[in-house]
Amino acid sequence: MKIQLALDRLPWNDCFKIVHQTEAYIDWIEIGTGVIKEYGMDIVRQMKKEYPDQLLVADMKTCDAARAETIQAFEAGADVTTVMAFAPDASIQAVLETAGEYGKKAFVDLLNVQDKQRLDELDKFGVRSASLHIGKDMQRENAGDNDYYRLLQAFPHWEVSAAGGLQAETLYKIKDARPDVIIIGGAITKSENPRQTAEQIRLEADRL
Ligand SMILES: O=C(CO)[C@H](O)[C@H](O)COP(=O)(O)O
Repeated sequence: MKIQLALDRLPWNDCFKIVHQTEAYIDWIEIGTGVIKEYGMDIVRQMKKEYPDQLLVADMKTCDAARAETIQAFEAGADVTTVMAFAPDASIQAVLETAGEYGKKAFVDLLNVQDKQRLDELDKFGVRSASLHIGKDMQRENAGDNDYYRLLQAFPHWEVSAAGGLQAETLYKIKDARPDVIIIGGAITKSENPRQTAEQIRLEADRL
């Protein structure tokens, strides 16, 4: 199981400092949406420059102007971009097509989408990578039960990532999601000791 470190709501220097502290325990680096809104593609470019061998995710959360945004992310050095499952079909298809042209990958973010019909449509469009995502605002309502994590069991050919307030102690909850990737943000980035927390999460993830 891979660990994707999500860099959200952090100043520029802290993003690089935390990656430096935790790189031994993480597999993928994500530049979070808020950080992209603050610093644009410059931080994606700089992260790729400093960590050329690490897979880099730009969490673009695209829902319109999809081809342009996807090209922006890939040209800046991202290996993976994200598109929202609730986006218009044309946007999802544009992201997938553009990713195909670049030989790169797009994850569909399932934030607030649990409808089997939509998942079937995404499958028909050729979606093969998706994120089960309990958003920051939803986390306050304690969202995310086993049914949510079982949502993708009908799509065993999809690569799955899981995100949303995950911590070392709560990783067991996502077992049913059979995730290939766990996305961890605040648990590491807000920790007093990001390196130690990343190591703990690595140990727990390897036990799942
Ligand atoms: O996509 C995101 C927010 O929209 C986050 O990257 C994801 O939820 C992981 O962060 P955290 O572990 O802090 O919830």
